[in-house]
Amino acid sequence: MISVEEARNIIHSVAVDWGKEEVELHESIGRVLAEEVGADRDFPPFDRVTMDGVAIRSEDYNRGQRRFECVGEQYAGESALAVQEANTCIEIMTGAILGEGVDVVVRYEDVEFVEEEGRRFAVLPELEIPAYKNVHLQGSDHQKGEVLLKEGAIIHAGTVAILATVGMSRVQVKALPKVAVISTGDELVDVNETPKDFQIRKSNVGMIQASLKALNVPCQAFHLMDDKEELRLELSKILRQFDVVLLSGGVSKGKADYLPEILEELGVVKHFHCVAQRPGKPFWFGSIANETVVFAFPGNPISTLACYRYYFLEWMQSQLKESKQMIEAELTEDFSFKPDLGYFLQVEVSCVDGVFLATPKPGNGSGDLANLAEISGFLYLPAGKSVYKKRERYFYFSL
Ligand SMILES: Nc1nc2c(c(=O)[nH]1)N[C@H]1C(S)=C(S)[C@@H](COP(=O)(O)OP(=O)(O)OC[C@H]3O[C@@H](n4cnc5c(N)ncnc54)[C@H](O)[C@@H]3O)O[C@H]1N2
Ligand code: MOO
Ligand SMILES: [Mg+2]
Repeated sequence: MISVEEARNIIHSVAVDWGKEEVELHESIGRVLAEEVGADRDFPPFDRVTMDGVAIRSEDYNRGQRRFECVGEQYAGESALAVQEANTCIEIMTGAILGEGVDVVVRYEDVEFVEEEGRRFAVLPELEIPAYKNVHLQGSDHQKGEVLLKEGAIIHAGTVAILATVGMSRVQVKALPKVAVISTGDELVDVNETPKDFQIRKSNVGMIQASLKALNVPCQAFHLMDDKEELRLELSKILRQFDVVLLSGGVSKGKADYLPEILEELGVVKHFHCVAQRPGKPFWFGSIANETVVFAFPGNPISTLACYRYYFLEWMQSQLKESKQMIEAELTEDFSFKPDLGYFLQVEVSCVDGVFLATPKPGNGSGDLANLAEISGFLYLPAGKSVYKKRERYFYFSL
């Protein structure tokens, strides 16, 4: 049986390209930019005033002038006022273009005003007034044409501000895979049905769908019975329509666990079946060329979730962008696990003094789904030891 690390490497060696698509700017958050974005103008595009106050010529001030006649007002959004006369000033607001002729702004807090014969004067104290004080000079951040965002950047709220500033109401992003999420099993009924004594409601598909929805990944849910004919017929259609097929259940040793056999029959090449891990040992993975990728997760809810999070999500994200930094968390207590298997420990993680602390919440096996209420994610404990000590750090995968 292969190790967790081998399984991960095999999965990550399957490279796919889902292409690009254009989306509305306000819907681009979380997506991966598929084009380089340059400055359409200088940044800032004009000499931008950064403090409300009065704009003067530093030349006048440095000659000893302290009293300036106010000859105008300049608000943000107005074209530049020209200041022609020496020893005059304009009142100017943050965000306005600096008037022509003036070169520094003195904050209102440092100015006294006097009125004489209907004329208004700004009286300034002794100050250090370097040229362009309180002015954000045109092009001082970036010049027109410079690259602001590289292809492959993840679009976050700040990136959206940059894209908006350069006038991009639509953005090219990496396309996401079309995903089919399929539960299998005769014992499963819909969420809004009342199960008989020997039935349960399906939870795996909703769990995965919700997670994919949060990531904007388009997905469609299906349910298939443990019936070879139905599986053959429906899966052959689904495999042609989707980029990724996520299955849960039907991959272990039971007499109704038909998936491994049927998937191979339908031309899905098996890359592995069973991984030295808990939970999720019977995990099956395969693909049709580099086009349709199939993750068949063991049906127990914690197994499905751990495999979905650790294998599928990590793989999907690595197809879209350069590898991201993995997060480590520190065990808050010793944890012992005897079998020589990789272990996805359910944990609740909190951040204390900048350190992620992981408290084990192992629950009662991979079918104890109510334990999910206690956890924030999985801590991956690699095989090869039986006691994982307090303060040791391991990779953490949040839900
Ligand atoms: N003889 C052996 N039996 C089992 C082994 C083994 O190695 N030898 N492995 C066990 C392990 S570990 C797991 S995990 C399960 C995996 O089983 P399957 O993938 O075949 O899944 P099922 O048999 O269909 O279901 C298992 C369990 O999970 C529940 N389930 C399934 N789908 C859903 C769903 N969508 N929502 C909620 N719950 C679901 C199902 O009712 C079963 O209780 O096999 C062990 N057996
Ligand atoms: O290892 Mo199985 O995944 O449920 O317990
Ligand atoms: Mg089974």
